[in-house]
Amino acid sequence: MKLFLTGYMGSGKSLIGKKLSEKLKIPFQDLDFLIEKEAKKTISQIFAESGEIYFRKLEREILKGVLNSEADQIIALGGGTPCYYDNMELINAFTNSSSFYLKLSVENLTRRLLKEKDHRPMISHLNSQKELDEFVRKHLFERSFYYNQSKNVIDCNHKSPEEIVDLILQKLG
Ligand SMILES: Nc1ncnc2c1ncn2[C@@H]1O[C@H](COP(=O)(O)OP(=O)(O)OP(=O)(O)O)[C@@H](O)[C@H]1O
Ligand SMILES: O=C(O)C1=C[C@@H](O)[C@@H](O)[C@H](O)C1
Ligand SMILES: [Mg+2]
Repeated sequence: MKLFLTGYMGSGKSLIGKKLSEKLKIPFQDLDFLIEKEAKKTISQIFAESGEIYFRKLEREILKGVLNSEADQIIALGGGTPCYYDNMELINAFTNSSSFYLKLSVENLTRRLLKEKDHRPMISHLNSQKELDEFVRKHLFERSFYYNQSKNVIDCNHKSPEEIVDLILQKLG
């Protein structure tokens, strides 16, 4: 059994994944953490030293490694993972699995991201709320096509982490 969490940067994949893991007693993996462990560098360092194309290739290799393991896992994907190569097809083709898109409005995402954008290289150069808002609006529009291929969509607006975990548990039945 593998449960994949998808969604934009700041949507709560890492936080919700950890909480869901505690509830279900299924080990948690964060793809971003696995990438950093493999590269022995932070994601910001990988982007700065090797560029985004290299990062996306590495991200795909680490995803394939996760998909090749038989272990039960809850996996927080990177914000961009579903949007490159045929990653989302690979994710959805995995048997005995489900995927959850943690959906948030642009307004709620930017409010969160403004406070913690520095370790997120895709947005670290955006300095004002207005710049961030413009970027996220367009980027989320482009990416929604991929996120919406998740098997479940969870509306995370104005919900506590506990409420979101409960919604996921309800979907799992
Ligand atoms: N439901 C929620 N209510 C309030 N704050 C939340 C909620 N979910 C997540 N957060 C907070 O929002 C921030 C972003 O969450 P998190 O790091 O889990 O996002 P992410 O989807 O893993 O982002 P990334 O794709 O960049 O890794 C964190 O500070 C987290 O504590
Ligand atoms: O949305 C994205 O493209 C990213 C999200 C993060 O999870 C990291 O995977 C990285 O910062 C890129
Ligand atoms: Mg995360």
